[in-house]
Amino acid sequence: MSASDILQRILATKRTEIAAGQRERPLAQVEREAREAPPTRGFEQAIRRDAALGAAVIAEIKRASPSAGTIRADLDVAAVAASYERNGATCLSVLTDREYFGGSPADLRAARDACRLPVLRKDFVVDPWQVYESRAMGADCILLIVGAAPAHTLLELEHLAKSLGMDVLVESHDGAELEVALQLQTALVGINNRDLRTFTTRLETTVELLPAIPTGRIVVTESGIGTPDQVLGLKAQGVSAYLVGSAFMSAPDPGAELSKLFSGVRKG
Ligand SMILES: O=C(O)c1ccccc1NCC(=O)[C@H](O)[C@H](O)COP(=O)(O)O
Repeated sequence: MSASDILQRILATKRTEIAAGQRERPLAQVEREAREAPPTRGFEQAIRRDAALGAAVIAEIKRASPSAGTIRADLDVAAVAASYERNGATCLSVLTDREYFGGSPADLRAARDACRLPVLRKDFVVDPWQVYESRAMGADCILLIVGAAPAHTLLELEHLAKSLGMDVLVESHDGAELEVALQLQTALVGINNRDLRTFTTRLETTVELLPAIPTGRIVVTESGIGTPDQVLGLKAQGVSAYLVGSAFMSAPDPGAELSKLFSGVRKG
């Protein structure tokens, strides 16, 4: 799949999915389901705690991605979630997009039911209906991608997510997007190292943007992290929160891979 227009293609698909979802479950229904969902588990709080101990790890569950194709066809979501928890994950990130990542809301529910970790719904959230839907499926945090929606929409979605008890991870890819990200209240500021035009990852993207992020925000470096040396290098630059997917999901034992990658930067 060509990388040049991937985000626009995904967003076009989302608009169709949202319209279909709204026909099936009108806003009033999904809002009621969101308010009846089990309480959230404190995503940001868990990140703060583990970052202070050396490294907060958001361990991702996904079958495929546009850049990698199929990563793990025979995925046992519950087993991986439980293994991540045993091996010290701080939180989970679960892809719920079906078309491009092979995920589903059922994956999020299965992962959350299999452990006690807070769970990020990793999807392309651009509409209030999806925020209610996220909480209804059990999400503790949603991802808001700066390139996916205008600032005023991101602020509205953040406000709604917070009102439902969820945390927000806001994601940017460059300095201009970071300026928009910092208009949000959330402390969780993701820097995605993957260039969506070329699919290449540069960990320097995180390092270059670090000085522009005010104290009090927590930088989450995302994408392309795959070796203990890379983790040590980012840690030395002051990064304490990491979102890792492919390196874990493509390993024979994802939980063991987490342990291997992060043992050098964790206390105790
Ligand atoms: O990964 C992709 O190909 C991709 C394409 C278009 C939009 C988003 C995409 N990835 C989502 C992510 O941000 C990653 O799943 C996440 O950061 C983990 O990255 P990695 O550890 O490199 O799998």
